This record gives sequence, structure tokens and C-alpha cells, in this order.
Amino acid sequence: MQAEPKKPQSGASLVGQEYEVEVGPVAHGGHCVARTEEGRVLFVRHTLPGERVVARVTDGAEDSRFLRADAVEILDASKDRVEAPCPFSGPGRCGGCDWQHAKPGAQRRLKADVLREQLERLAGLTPEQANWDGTVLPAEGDKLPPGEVPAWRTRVQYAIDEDGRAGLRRHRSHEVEPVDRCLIAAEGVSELGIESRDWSGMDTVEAITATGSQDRQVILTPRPGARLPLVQLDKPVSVLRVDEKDGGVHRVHGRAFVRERADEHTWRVGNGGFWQVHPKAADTLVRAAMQGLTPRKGETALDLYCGVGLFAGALADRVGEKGAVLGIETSKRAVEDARHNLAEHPRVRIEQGKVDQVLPRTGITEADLIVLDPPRAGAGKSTVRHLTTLTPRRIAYIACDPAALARDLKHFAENGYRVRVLRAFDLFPMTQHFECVAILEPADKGR
Ligand SMILES: C[S@@+](CC[C@H](N)C(=O)[O-])C[C@H]1O[C@@H](n2cnc3c(N)ncnc32)[C@H](O)[C@@H]1O
Repeated sequence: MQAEPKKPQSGASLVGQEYEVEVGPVAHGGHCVARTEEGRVLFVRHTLPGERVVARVTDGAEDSRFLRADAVEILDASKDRVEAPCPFSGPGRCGGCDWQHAKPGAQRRLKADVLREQLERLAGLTPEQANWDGTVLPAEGDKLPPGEVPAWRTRVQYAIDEDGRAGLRRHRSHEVEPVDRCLIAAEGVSELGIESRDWSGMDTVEAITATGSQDRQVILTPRPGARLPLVQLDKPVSVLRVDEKDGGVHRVHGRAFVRERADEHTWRVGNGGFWQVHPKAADTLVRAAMQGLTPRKGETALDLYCGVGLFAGALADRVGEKGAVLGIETSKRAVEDARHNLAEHPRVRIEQGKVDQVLPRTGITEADLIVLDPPRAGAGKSTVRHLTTLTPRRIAYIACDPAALARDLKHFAENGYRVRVLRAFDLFPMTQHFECVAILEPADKGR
């Protein structure tokens, strides 16, 4: 987890200060809101709504708008609290998970509360207006007996400490929490035995295990001037390295890609490029998007931020030979993969570049269907406006950040598009993250 740059503070630091507080609602970011007796706002991790805790400040000063804190003592526990299954979680420890201490059902309710709050505050939408049933659904197979944790993370970026031990970053820190096992890592990652090796000289080691093939990959980022180690793991892997100077990814041995399986196709994903992390995510999202869009033979469709072409392929299968699909993606390598993955579809075109630059250049004035799956920041006002000028029959917006989704839904509403149905999926158990699929249609439809 990357630490955010800290704002300069002029007041006296309050780090280490402790407050006894009543914990209020959950907030976006994996924490809950509390207020001190003097009215200071605290964002408190490792707690749950309704608890009474001792919160110790981890970030902030006298003049900060709010303080960040960890619950270091639980005085009155929520009925949703469990003992964290992971021994590396807790105040000051691994920053990878946010809700280890919450029952799985409670984690999904917390995520639903976050989505509800973001929709209301940023889009002015109630769940009813967003046609959302108010739930965050577990991924298929993730409902496990108490105490068991879904091992879903098919990609894990280990940070390496000064002694060459693999671990995970502490919350909002570059410090490394050495771990001997990450509970949410997929079996194909855990089997590699990365945590028991010496990675001296490396900054990070990313492990990838593909879904639906035996492909496994390790991507090494060496520290400046360090030599690459000879990688010998418990299972065969291909090895890539990140170039110290240009940040490019280069093959060391084995294949430069892994083969993922989704929507009954095989997808080549090269150089550690984007692919959904939960093994059920690609199928879950494609299903939700296609159910909502109901593509028809002969329609034209756009797949924006298309990665290696997952939704473009799903659309191409459904609009058939008389239809046409255009994908837009900024990563050169992902575009090469998308063109390779979709080579059998003569009516699919993939353009490389940023959506807001490429889309106006295409000269496209109409599209029946649009899928957009932007990065965390969302699509933004001008891209949303442009999309609505293409007068699509339906739009599927795939969102990994509820705030960005809510902001963009507001832009869509301002440009005449309403939410036909919204669904949310817990594709990142134990963490604060989740994924949404919003299906939009013209607001005047059927009125
Ligand atoms: C959340 S991923 C979605 C990828 C794909 N839809 C999938 O599910 O596999 C977002 C993708 O957008 C790409 N991207 C980021 N900013 C972009 C931009 N401004 N224009 C086009 N693509 C962009 C990233 O490289 C990444 O592949």
C-alpha cells in the first residue's frame, strides 16, 4: 500500500495522544468516525461503529482538520467484532486488510453503508433512486464457516525489508511488516513460499497466480544497483524484472505473460498488466454488465479503459459479426494483449491512448452500448459528458471506488442518464474495497 504524501502541519503534533471515544459510523477509507470531547474529528481504524475505544493518534496536529487514529484498546466491543484471524493485523501492523476484526457479513454491511453514504452525499441519490437493493454481495464460494478466510488475492506485492525479508507495508507507511503467510493470498501465491526466501537487494517482489491455468509469475523490483537473485521457488514461475531507470518491465526467464480464464475465453496478460485480482471477479463483473446491457446482434459498443479486452470480448461475442466494438486503453502492452486476445473478432478495434484524447479523435458520434471501467479516479465530467452525446441505449459503469462512481453518476444525471440498476460485489474480502456495476439508460426512457 502506497503512503499518501503528508500535508505540512504547522501546529504541534498530536501523534501518540490518546482519546477515549464513542465510535460513530463507518467512513470511506477503512475507518470509522469519532469525535473527541473537544469536538475534534478522528478517523479511527481497527474499530467498528458503536464501540467505545481508546484511540491513539497516528497522524495529525493541533491545527489539522481531522486526526487519524488506531483503536488500541476496546472498552465496549461491537457484536460484529471477531478476533482478527490474521496474526499480522492490528494497530501499526500490516496495512493490507482493514476489516480483519469484523464478521464477514458485517464487513459487507460496512461496505454497503459506505456506498449508501457516498451516493447520497456526492450524487444526491438514495438507494431507491439508484435502483440498488442496499446489499454488497459476496463472491461465489466466499461464504465460509466462521474463522475461515477466503484466499482470494491472486496478486500480492510483497515489500522487502533491509534484511531481505518479505512482508507487507504498514498502513500509510513505507515500513515493512514481515509476514510468514498472508491469509488472503490465493493458494497459488502461498505455494510459492516467497515469505521464506531471502530477497536481499530487492525493493518489492510481486507474485501472480493465474486463474484457469497453471501460470505463475514473479516480478522483481531491485533496489538501485542491486543484482537480481537466482529465483528458486517451490513451484515453477516465470520471472520478470522492473527496470530501475525507466520503470519498464522486462522478461528474465519464462513467459512474459500469464494466461487467465474468464467468460469462457483465455486472456493473455503481459508484464504484470491489469487483471481483476479475485478469481471470480472477471466472470462476476462480465455477467453483471452483460445482464444489464442486454447486447443485441448488430449493435455497436465501446469498451473504455479496456485493459486486455475483457469486456470488449464479451461484447463482441454478443453483438456478433454485424456488430462492432471499439476498445480504448492507455497501456501499450495491454493494447498488444487485447489485440492478440481478440484477434478472432474482425469487428473489434483497439486504440491505444487516453480515453479523453482518443475518443474525440475517432470521430464516433453514436454507440448503442458503452462499458467503462476507469481507474480509481473515475472518468470525470468531460468524458462523461462526451459519452452521453453518443446517445447510448445503455451504459455499464464498472467502479472500484464508490466516491468516483458517485461523482460520475452525478455527471451522468446532469447529462440526462439515470441509474437503471446498481449492484455491488465484495471482491476484496477483509479489505475496505469492493466493486460496483451501475447500468445507466437515458432518463427520459419509458416516461
Ligand atoms: C480498472 S482497469 C480495467 C481493465 C479491464 N476493463 C479489465 O477488467 O480487465 C483500468 C484500465 O484503464 C487503463 N487506463 C488508466 N487510465 C486510462 C485512460 N486515461 N485512458 C485509457 N485507459 C486508461 C489502465 O491501464 C487499466 O488497464
